[in-house]
Amino acid sequence: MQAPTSSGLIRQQIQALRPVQQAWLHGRHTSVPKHRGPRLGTRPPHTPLQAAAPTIQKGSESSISQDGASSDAASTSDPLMLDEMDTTASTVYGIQPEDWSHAALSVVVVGASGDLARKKIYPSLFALYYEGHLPEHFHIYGYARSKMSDTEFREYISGSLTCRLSEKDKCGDKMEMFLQRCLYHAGQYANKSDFATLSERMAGTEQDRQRANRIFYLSIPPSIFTDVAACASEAASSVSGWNRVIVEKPFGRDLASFQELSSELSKSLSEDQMYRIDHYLGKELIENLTVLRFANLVFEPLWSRQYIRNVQVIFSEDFGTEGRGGYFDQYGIIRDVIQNHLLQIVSLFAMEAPVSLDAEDIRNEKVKVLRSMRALSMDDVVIGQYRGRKTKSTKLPGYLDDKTVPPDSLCPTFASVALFINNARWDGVPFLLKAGKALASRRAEIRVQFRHVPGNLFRNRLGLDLDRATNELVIRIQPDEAIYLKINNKIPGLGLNLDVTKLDLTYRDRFEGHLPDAYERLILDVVNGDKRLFIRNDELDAAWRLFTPILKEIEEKKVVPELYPYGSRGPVGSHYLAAKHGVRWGDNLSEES
Ligand SMILES: NC(=O)C1=CN([C@@H]2O[C@H](COP(=O)(O)OP(=O)(O)OC[C@H]3O[C@@H](n4cnc5c(N)ncnc54)[C@H](OP(=O)(O)O)[C@@H]3O)[C@@H](O)[C@H]2O)C=CC1
Ligand SMILES: O=C1O[C@H](COP(=O)(O)O)[C@@H](O)[C@H](O)[C@H]1O
Repeated sequence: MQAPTSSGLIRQQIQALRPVQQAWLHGRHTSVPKHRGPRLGTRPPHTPLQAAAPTIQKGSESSISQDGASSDAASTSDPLMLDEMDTTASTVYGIQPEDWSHAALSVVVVGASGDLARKKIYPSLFALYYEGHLPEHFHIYGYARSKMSDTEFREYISGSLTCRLSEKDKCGDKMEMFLQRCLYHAGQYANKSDFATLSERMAGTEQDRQRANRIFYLSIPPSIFTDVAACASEAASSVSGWNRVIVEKPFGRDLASFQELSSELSKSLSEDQMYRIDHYLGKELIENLTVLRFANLVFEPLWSRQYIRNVQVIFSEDFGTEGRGGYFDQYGIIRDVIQNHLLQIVSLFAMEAPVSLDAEDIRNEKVKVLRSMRALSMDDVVIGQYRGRKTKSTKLPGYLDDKTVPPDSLCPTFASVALFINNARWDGVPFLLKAGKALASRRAEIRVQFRHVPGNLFRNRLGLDLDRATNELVIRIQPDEAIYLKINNKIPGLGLNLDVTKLDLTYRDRFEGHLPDAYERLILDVVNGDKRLFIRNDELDAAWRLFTPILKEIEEKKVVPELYPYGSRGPVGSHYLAAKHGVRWGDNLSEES
């Protein structure tokens, strides 16, 4: 037999590789990481709620059907491109579908009469039900102190449900079917026997299933988290399936209160069962951050101090604390938004590539970023508070005009913070975070400003404002989700004139269909046991260690916030803070930014 030539060998090797490449290209690869977690088993006495099952399922329509609806996905949902993509995500994240044919799911909304439940939880559960993402044997139990019958509860919920896409099929019928699965149980938050009767009622709707899986959503003030966790664990936990508990923020007010809360909760719940929610992690563009970085060759090599001048994470709302002043005044904007939502974004943005997409691997990398942050001092922070303003047509109230706020409150409704990550990748790069209420616009975005082009051939054509001519990547989280890259481009035509323009991926132009609400995504993740987008205890520990000293200093020294008018761009001090680090806020560069 003739010896193969070296080029022939290479050809053979390339041919052998082709099926593998094809499989990757067409998403047929199967070597996906397995979700880790304890196995199902019966709950031994004196242990926390039963451990979470190692099963994750996302949009596996073949095993999920709804009352009166076909289990065939094609007949239950419109062929929306975004929904289809969501379904395939289960393969990417290495998810083993749970067999729901013999299992029931009960979701207990504790604090069922509250604002969050009504605004977010019921609409999200309905959307998941509508789209066919919930198991066939599924019920919602509202639990709170308020007295309500099942019928009154259904009326209460129905006021908050909408058919997001009016042309969708049979929304009214589906809503009715959904409401029939909603039941209400009145009880006290620290009363085990009330939880025991709730459990008996749940057993009634779960009865013919081999496994009863239960989710407890703690949509209540944090002061009663531990009572509820203890009662649910001891008196209402399922012994034939898993029990998972969603804990809402705030997770404490500072390091000490967080540690106390955490230690109290751990007496009733294992880490595995706890799903600490930060709804910003459920937003489409935040989930996409890891994809953008690690699935594109063009970004990751630039993702460091070598090319990035600064990173800005900006949150602004064009309304004040109206209605939530009582809560807000206890916390302030740093605890309400920066210490959690914005810091979580920074940790995802700045982390090293995780070993896999497994939740623990991702969170291991995030926590390293948080623990590498330089300690904050008052020089790194500017705080503000909005004041009232009269316009031609109306009078916009100041923070202190809110009747639920103490008249002399120094609570910051605005803050900007300069963070530094002391590691090899980010040394010296300012991460500027800004959050405020009652500002000029509602937006949340990440802005990545790149360095100047060294020895730029076109510097004479760029005008005096060289900063304006540096590349900027903008990830607009909301509203109008988009990713765009500002580049310098020749203005078409004769001559050589440059201008800044955008490579623009605006979602509404590029993708069909609707984007799921963050709560929808996160509740579904809990059903599926997927913890990637939930916060681990050590992340919170690191976050509180970072912010507690300055929060204390602000309160103890009674630092007076700089006033800014309702509807403005915030206090001037915020610009000085940025300027000190050689930065201009990207959202202020121009209206078209
Ligand atoms: N609302 C929102 O937009 C957001 C809320 N969150 C968090 O979600 C959780 C729930 O928020 P939200 O729905 O606004 O809260 P609410 O103040 O509306 O409280 C929820 C329910 O808890 C019960 N409750 C209220 N105060 C007390 C109290 N002092 N002692 C015992 N029970 C009480 C009430 O039910 P009843 O009297 O019937 O028992 C109430 O309906 C909180 O932890 C909050 O921080 C997080 C992000 C956004
Ligand atoms: O957690 C919170 O978030 C909201 C903003 O959430 P969004 O999804 O509407 O952007 C904020 O208004 C609230 O103060 C805070 O507690």
